[in-house]
Amino acid sequence: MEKWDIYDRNKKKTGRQMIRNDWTMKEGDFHLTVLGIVQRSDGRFVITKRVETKSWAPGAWEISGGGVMAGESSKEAIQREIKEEIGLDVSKAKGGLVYSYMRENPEEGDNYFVDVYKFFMDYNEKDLKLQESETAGFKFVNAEEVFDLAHKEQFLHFDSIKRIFKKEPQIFLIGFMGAGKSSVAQQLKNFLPYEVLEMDQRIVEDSNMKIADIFEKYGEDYFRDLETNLVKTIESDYNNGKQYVVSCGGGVVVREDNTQIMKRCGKVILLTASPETIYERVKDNKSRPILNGNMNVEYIEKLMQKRKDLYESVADVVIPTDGKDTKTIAEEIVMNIY
Ligand SMILES: Nc1ncnc2c1ncn2[C@@H]1O[C@H](COP(=O)(O)OP(=O)(O)O)[C@@H](O)[C@H]1O
Ligand SMILES: O=C(O)C1=C[C@@H](OP(=O)(O)O)[C@@H](O)[C@H](O)C1
Ligand SMILES: [Mg+2]
Repeated sequence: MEKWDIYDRNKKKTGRQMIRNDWTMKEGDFHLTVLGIVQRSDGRFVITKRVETKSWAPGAWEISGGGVMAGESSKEAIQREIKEEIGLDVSKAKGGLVYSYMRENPEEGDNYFVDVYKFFMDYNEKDLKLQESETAGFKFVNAEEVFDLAHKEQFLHFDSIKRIFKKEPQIFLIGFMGAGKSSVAQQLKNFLPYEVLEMDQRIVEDSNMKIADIFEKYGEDYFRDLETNLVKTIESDYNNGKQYVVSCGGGVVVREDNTQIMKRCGKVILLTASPETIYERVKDNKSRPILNGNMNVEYIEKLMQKRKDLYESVADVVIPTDGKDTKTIAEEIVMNIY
């Protein structure tokens, strides 16, 4: 008999278990369910149709998912469900948890959390293996087609999961030098199907000069012009269908031209850290000309104060990074972009 772990209101395991689908749950007890889609690079993903013999919602369209078994993690459960229901192996796919929601239905004795996943992987019809006893069919759809089905009330859980059908926005990581923009952008590669565009690196490649040399030879204004040109290129690439995770230079916000473009073509994520943390992260690095001769907590704090309002006014999401590793920060970003 399949068992499920019972969780408390804070999503912590109580140590107790229940029998699957036993809808006599007590107030404050929850079980955990997972749902997920596997999106291809053309924006399409597979949905399946429930067989007509199901007692609940026969013939409705749905995405893969089900109950997390006792002892299993949420991630293991969604990988298993997707494998069982549509035959895809997402263990190496990009993507992951997008968000989680909670429902309490005391009159039905059924309280639960749902972890909602989005994976990115290319596949086609011949990669699918459907569970014949459960599914009456499948189709590849895009977000718009799901909205149509939902409108006709033929799609399950739509209101709770519609966030994952949204297109991923262009992402701009901003923040002070050493906030972790470059490192977190590399982590985000595991979660999102986009290329990372490292502004500093791109400027170095295009001009064939190191950042410090550009500052020394041509001055800061010239460097800022190069940044503005690049931000414009990023916008036109975006309008031509190319999406990036952009790791910005720390000073990109000082030009209003830049911030206006960023706001109009993407989601701006501000990474913050205390001056002490920043100092610890950058003190041995000589590649940041702005800090040459100013490598101390006081200077960092002063410049940070000066830029604070600029950073905050352009940010859609603010993520403090002190004491967090880059993977945790990347996961937090993913949960905030849809
Ligand atoms: N969350 C973090 N925890 C610990 N060290 C970090 C973190 N984020 C970045 N670092 C380290 O701090 C330094 C600066 O990070 P980087 O990603 O280059 O920042 P930025 O691009 O914002 O200037 C690097 O040595 C990096 O490994
Ligand atoms: O804050 C700034 O003015 C700068 C930050 C740097 O990028 P990082 O924030 O990646 O260090 C780099 O663009 C340049 O040295 C100027
Ligand atoms: Mg950087």
